[in-house]
Amino acid sequence: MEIVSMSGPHLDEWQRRSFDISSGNCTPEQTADAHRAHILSIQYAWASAQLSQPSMASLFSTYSERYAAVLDSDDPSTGLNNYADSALHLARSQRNYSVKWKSSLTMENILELPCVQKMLQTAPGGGGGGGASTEVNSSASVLANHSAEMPRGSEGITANTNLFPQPFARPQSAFIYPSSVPPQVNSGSAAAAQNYQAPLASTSNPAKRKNFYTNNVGDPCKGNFKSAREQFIIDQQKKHTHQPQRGQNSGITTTVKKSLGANRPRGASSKFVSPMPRQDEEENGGNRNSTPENQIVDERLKNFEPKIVELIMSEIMDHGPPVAWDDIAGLQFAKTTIKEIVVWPMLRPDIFTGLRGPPKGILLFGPPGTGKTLIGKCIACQSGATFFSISASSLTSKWVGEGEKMVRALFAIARCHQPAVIFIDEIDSLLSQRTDGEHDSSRRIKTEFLVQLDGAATAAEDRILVVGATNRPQEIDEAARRRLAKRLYIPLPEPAARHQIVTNLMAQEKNYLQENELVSIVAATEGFSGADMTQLCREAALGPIRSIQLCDISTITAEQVRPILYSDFQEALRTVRPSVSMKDLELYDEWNKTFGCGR
Ligand SMILES: Nc1ncnc2c1ncn2[C@@H]1O[C@H](COP(=O)(O)OP(=O)(O)OP(=O)(O)O)[C@@H](O)[C@H]1O
Ligand SMILES: [Mg+2]
Repeated sequence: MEIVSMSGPHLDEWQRRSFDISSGNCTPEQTADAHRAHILSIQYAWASAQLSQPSMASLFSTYSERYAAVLDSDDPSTGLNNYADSALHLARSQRNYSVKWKSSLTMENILELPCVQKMLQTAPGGGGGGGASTEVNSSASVLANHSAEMPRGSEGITANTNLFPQPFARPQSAFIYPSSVPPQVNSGSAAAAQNYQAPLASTSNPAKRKNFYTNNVGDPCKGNFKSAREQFIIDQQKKHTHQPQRGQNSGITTTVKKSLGANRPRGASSKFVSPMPRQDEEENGGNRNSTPENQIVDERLKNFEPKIVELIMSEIMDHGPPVAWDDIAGLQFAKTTIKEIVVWPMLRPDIFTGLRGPPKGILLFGPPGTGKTLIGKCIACQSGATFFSISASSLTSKWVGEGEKMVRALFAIARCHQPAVIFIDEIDSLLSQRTDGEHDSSRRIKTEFLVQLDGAATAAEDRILVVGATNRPQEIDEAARRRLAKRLYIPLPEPAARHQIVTNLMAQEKNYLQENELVSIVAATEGFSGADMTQLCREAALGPIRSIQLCDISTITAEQVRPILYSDFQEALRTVRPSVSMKDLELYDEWNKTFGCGR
């Protein structure tokens, strides 16, 4: 290299830059800058005739190479990696500000690329299978990324689909499965199915998108996308195909539960179900399941508000746990009488006619906790009649002002569902003595009830029995008392009944009670009601638990709990007292002697 003449400052600068570069402390940017400065210096020296042509050529080539090496190196510690950077810009579909750079890929030659050709050949048009969907998707991405013709400002892969309206007709038809041959994406590959549709679904063409959804989504024959819930329902249906579907006529009567729509099928094609009853449903008493058969067609009910009819039908009818006659201890006379009045006439209405006809009303009266309500439940189970259980308070307080309408509707509905039993617990609150200070509405309810009970609104052949229960018989209006013709005293249980109550309850528990101990318990419980006896047994049953150490209570097994002993009853008898006083008993006896129908 021949340096013709180089001024001192230039030489100093050249040396400083060379020293900096070789020191190893420069960043790639500083190294590139130094090389570029060298190149400029060389050009300057040649232009000012300080360098000969061969020297300039030699130096220029040396420093250009070094400069290019820094620019193109993809090692971040030594190079600027600008080539890779541009390439990554493309790969990421970000803006590329290089106006000069042009891809060799064009619309025409892209389809000729070997990779595209290979992809087209292996595309599921020739039978792909489950994995193909992912491949297609990734291929579509490759194509999108190869669309290097992307104009400046185009923002991402999704916009690319619009760039290929016509040229893409062929690949697209290869990507999309014919509607008659849906891809095998069902078995647990909902995500794959979603991926498969993604290029189309994400098209920015609204018409195309609408078309796509209209033709495919929600149609199991055409559409492949299924939400997780829809897929679950399909799986469940497959699993239970041997079971009759709900609503299918299987020949077996099934109970149809009312629902607010929670169990209805949902999805794009299922109908919206409002939780509010519609106008026509309201007219049917709000019953969605009502069919012409189970609609109330009785002429006698057409004057009643459907709301009240529905309330009586759904709320008042009792569906309690079954109670058998044997579950009621003692009370033989009451049980026999009730069977005579309620059960037999229901079974043989032809015999119980005329003078033998059953009374229209029964009153069960007696101290609290003696089994009056229990008898009502037993009638409900054993009589075979339609059983309406209504508490007087529900008539008087729940529907203030509508009480008498309720009473009328109650009897009208009972008439439509004969034989029927209307059980009114705590009837004293409904039919108490009429006083001057009482509220108008309760007076009207009472009057309506007496009218209905009297039979003025009831035909002689109607088989409707009213059973009232009260522990305050003295408060019942005398007109009502007359109408409740059979007044049965339900007394405190006798020794035999108390024995039976304890035996029945202890039969369900582990116990070591001897017969003589049972007799002692019965003797010690004189004056106890049936409810008191039940309470005594509950208290005694807690004895074994109380004897367990506190630290053992969390670990002890049910088998390790000791049996109930006589001592537990002795302990329980210290705390459980009879709930009926002797004075009250005298009043009941007195009233029974005066108005009761017992012997
Ligand atoms: N004769 C009986 N046989 C068996 N259990 C009885 C008997 N009498 C009462 N019991 C028990 O006492 C509980 C309360 O009885 P029930 O509710 O029938 O009393 P009631 O006469 O209706 O009292 P109230 O007048 O206070 O309403 C019953 O659930 C039952 O466990
Ligand atoms: Mg009761």
